[in-house]
Amino acid sequence: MDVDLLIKTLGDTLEARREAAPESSYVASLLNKGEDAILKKVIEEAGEVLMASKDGDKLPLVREVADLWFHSMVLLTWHGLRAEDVLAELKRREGISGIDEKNARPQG
Ligand SMILES: N=c1c2ncn([C@@H]3O[C@H](COP(=O)(O)OP(=O)(O)OP(=O)(O)O)[C@@H](O)[C@H]3O)c2ncn1[C@@H]1O[C@H](COP(=O)(O)O)[C@@H](O)[C@H]1O
Repeated sequence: MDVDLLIKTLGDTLEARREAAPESSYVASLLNKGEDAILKKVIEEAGEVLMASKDGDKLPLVREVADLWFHSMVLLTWHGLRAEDVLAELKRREGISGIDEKNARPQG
């Protein structure tokens, strides 16, 4: 599965969990708990990334970054956004040297 399809498939799964019963899955339960619970997981995973980085072991670092990306995707889903929105923003920044927030962003 290529990266685009993986992102789309996971995004579709996360979106479907918005309608699922909280007891039926981890993501449904987290979305049901709400924004603060999701933000708590994002911060927790960011802390675990920090510790894995300082430990210097590459595999644990990759796993913690995966947890952070995953929980960030859950946060986006809670807001009705998708990972594709973030990818579009990164794509937009490509080629922008010395990003100037005021002038680089599309208005409106
Ligand atoms: N990619 C993931 C994924 N990454 C991490 N996690 C879960 O995130 C949770 C929190 O991770 P932690 O390291 O904090 O573990 P923990 O301390 O045991 O968890 P908590 O007690 O804090 O909840 C764990 O239960 C992991 O299983 C994930 N759960 C689900 N997915 C994907 O999301 C999809 C939907 O998942 P479900 O809603 O569970 O069906 C699945 O198809 C998976 O591909």
